[in-house]
Amino acid sequence: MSDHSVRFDNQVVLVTGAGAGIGRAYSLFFASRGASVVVNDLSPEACDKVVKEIQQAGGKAAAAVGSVTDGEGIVKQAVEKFGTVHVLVNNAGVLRDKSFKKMSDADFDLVTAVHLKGAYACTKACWPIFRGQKYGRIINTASAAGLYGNLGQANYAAAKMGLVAFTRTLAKEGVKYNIKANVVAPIAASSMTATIMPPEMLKHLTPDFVAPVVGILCAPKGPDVTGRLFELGAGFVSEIRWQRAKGAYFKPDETFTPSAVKAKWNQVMDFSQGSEYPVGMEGKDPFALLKESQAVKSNPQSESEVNFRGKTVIITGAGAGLGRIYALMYARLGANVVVNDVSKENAEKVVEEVKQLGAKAIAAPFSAENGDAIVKAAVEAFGTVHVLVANAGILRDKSFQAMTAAEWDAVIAVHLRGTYKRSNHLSLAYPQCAKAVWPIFQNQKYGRIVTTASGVGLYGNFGQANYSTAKSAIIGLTKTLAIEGARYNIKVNVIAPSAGTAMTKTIWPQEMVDMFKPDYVAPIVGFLSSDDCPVTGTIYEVMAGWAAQVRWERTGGYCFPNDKKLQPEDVLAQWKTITNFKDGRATHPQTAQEAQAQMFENFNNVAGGATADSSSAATGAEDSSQYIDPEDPETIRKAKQHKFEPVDFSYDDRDVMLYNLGIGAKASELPFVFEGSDQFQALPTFGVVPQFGTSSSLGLDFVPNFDPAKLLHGEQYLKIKAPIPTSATLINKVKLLEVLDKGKAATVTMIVETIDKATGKSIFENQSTVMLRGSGGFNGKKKGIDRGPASAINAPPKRQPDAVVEEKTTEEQAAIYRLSGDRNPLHIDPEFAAMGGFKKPILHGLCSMGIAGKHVLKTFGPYSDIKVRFAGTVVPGETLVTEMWKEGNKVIFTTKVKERNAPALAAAAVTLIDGHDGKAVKAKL
Ligand SMILES: CCCCCCC[C@@H](O)CC(=O)SCCNC(=O)CCNC(=O)[C@H](O)C(C)(C)COP(=O)(O)OP(=O)(O)OC[C@H]1O[C@@H](n2cnc3c(N)ncnc32)[C@H](O)[C@@H]1OP(=O)(O)O
Repeated sequence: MSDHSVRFDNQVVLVTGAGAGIGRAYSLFFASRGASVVVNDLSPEACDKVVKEIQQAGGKAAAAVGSVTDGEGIVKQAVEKFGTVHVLVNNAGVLRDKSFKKMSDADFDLVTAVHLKGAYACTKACWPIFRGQKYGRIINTASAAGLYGNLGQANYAAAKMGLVAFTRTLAKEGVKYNIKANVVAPIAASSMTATIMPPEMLKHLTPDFVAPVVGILCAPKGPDVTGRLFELGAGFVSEIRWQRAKGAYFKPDETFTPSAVKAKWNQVMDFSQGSEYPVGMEGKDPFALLKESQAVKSNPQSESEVNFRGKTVIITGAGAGLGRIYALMYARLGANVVVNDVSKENAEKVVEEVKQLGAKAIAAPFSAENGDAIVKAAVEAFGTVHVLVANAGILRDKSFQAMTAAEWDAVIAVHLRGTYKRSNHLSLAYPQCAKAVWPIFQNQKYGRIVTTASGVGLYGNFGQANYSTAKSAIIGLTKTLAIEGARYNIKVNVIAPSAGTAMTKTIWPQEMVDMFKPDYVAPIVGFLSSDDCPVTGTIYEVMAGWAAQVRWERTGGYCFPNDKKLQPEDVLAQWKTITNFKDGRATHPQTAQEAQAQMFENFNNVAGGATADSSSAATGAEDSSQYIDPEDPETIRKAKQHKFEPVDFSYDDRDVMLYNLGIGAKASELPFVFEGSDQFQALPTFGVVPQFGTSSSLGLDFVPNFDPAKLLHGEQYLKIKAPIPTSATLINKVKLLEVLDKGKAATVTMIVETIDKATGKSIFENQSTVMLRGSGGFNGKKKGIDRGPASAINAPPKRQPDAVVEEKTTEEQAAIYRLSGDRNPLHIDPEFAAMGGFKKPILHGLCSMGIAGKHVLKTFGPYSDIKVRFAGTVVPGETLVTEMWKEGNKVIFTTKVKERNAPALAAAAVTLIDGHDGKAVKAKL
């Protein structure tokens, strides 16, 4: 489309976290469509860069430097610059990935502070302006990690899911004032992926596929949608919503037990008997539900009784309401019950009731914040814990306009962090009790957790911005815990209950409080926390004797070409398809991998006949990073078996010459630098080039504390199986070989087989090991397998070397070498190198290997394989000295840096090809 009907003239758009990546893309997009853009970032330099970029392109922009948690400060700057704000894009985010076991309070708090409190604070500051001018558009940013949970991202998943219900509440409260709020869950290339994925892969995931969609959601002439959620990336755009099963009804009497739930569980789960798509709390009439369940004739019990004999159960907030009824239910079923409540009196009262039922119980009268104390009391009394029911909660309902920061914090803190006391307003969210039982559950390889969300957390609700956000966040947290707990037989599920309690008393009439007894919820919790529980990471709405599973439903979406710049007008034109749930193409993704598969498939959706280069590699790469848990031999085993899609790599004589120059070929060495030479050839180590994008595309963020700046190439093995063509199209097949825990560092090894597409013949095999500094200590396997020559120690003999070659690298060595495909900023960008702990950018390991390999070639002739360990870093400009020892058909060598007498390559050797020697090579040059 050529007419640009989507315009933002005279509008002010505030984008948070806009100094780079997706935020920058939003800013450029809005500016290109006439908006005055306020670029927020923590870094003044990053802000200025984007502002200048916009201004140089003729657009209007200004910086608003500051943390998003100071929303007022940022919005004040925006208003000072441009008078008002019309559109707020809450985009700022941070990551602190850790397994739940190792996650610190600080990791959790920081992530929830930036995402939740940040979005809250900026929205809160814009809200009166939007209301005043009767116009406002808000975009919040969720993520697949939040919608489906993700390994190592309990904090991020909670925060991201929290924003879904936050948006829905804002949408409801904004209707009267023409304020629309929507939420997107995008996947796009970021500065982090840039360091481990080759650029040709990143282009498939450019944020330019996200910005136009956000654009039309905010456009004055955009579709009339609010409170909606969109999942998108790589040109695939879809809408996603909650789908609720018809569910099962249980007669609300004393026969409504966990055993009755077991007998009818299939009905609770079943979507084939019809389903609903609620968008608000008004969707279900509780009185009608109760009527239906009362009409049920009887509750058949399962053949084997669900019981808790010998089990210890902690219930938080059990001094009254739902928690108390849970306590009594567990008591009847034989459990030892730990009654937590802030009120000592209430806790002790319930303990007495439990004891009267013949069960053992103790009171744990602490704030739910004090998870350690609660769990300690449980262990002291009963030896261990098997079940945690996280139930404590409070309400502080207020319209968003009137809500104070303290009210926001208090509700989020109690539900997520489990605390009444936290004074630091940034310390928002942390599930203390789950955290405290987690190591026990892992050690005993058994645990059940039932967390408590709410319909409000699913659908949002007027006057409950804080509560809905907290409850929604619990869903993201639960799903992540379910994923992390899977291999320890820890099952974690979440219920969204409604019942008459002291809490609902503040908002329900007494008649309702009396009718909707907590007893009509408890048996579901009982079944979900039992040995018999067949599910994990699932969600149920429960009330009045009715229970129904809730899951995601996603439209078939629209696939825009992956090789064409997406325009908002294109998105508008396909809006009906994007949002069509009824065309028979809707899916029900349950994991981030499933959800993202459709986006990665879209890499191949090309309009302009472009080659499928590396497209499918990305599919594999992302895929793998999602499901490998380095602490878990099982996920590593599965990942090793995972078949990644093969990736094409085409090159010609220009690439060969550029590579040869990158490893120091001289202008006088015509066979290496002149395609017209009748001896024109690639230096043998060129064999690492075609596969590089493939092996380095394997996402590494599954490794704990992964930091791209701390990645170093550790070892490389290359087998050359056939003469190297000077131009060809090759196919690379990658596999993960090994993840090792080296104490401080982790190592990851992958193998790539490279095949000539024309002949089908295997040409190269590469085995690459990367060292991830600071990522070790995760209790993983320490020693690697014997990979033959690929892992040989190759210690040099004691005698003097048989030959020595010295070569000074140039200051530009890395700058040239990187053009052969490894654009890791570590080798060119001083700032990035500094993050990795280096004074200057360092030389590529493969460049040093190429130079040393050239020394061996020139001295002893061609070889069929080469293996090196990168033993120390090299700075461009330093002199490399290669010492060589011929041992039979092997040449063992080491390479050191002359100026510092420091090792560069060790444990290195080649296998010479029979009948050749270096003389022939020398004669050619
Ligand atoms: C193509 C595929 C994708 C590749 C992507 C690559 C992207 C590139 O852009 C990145 C680069 O090119 S980085 C530049 C090249 N590499 C380097 O400069 C690394 C130099 N080496 C070092 O600094 C240290 O040896 C260092 C830091 C690596 C290790 O030093 P220490 O921590 O002192 O190690 P040490 O205590 O001696 O040993 C601990 C355990 O680790 C093993 N180990 C040591 N060096 C290794 C290495 N280089 N590779 C693999 N394993 C290594 C040791 O054997 C030891 O294990 P164990 O405890 O089992 O004995």
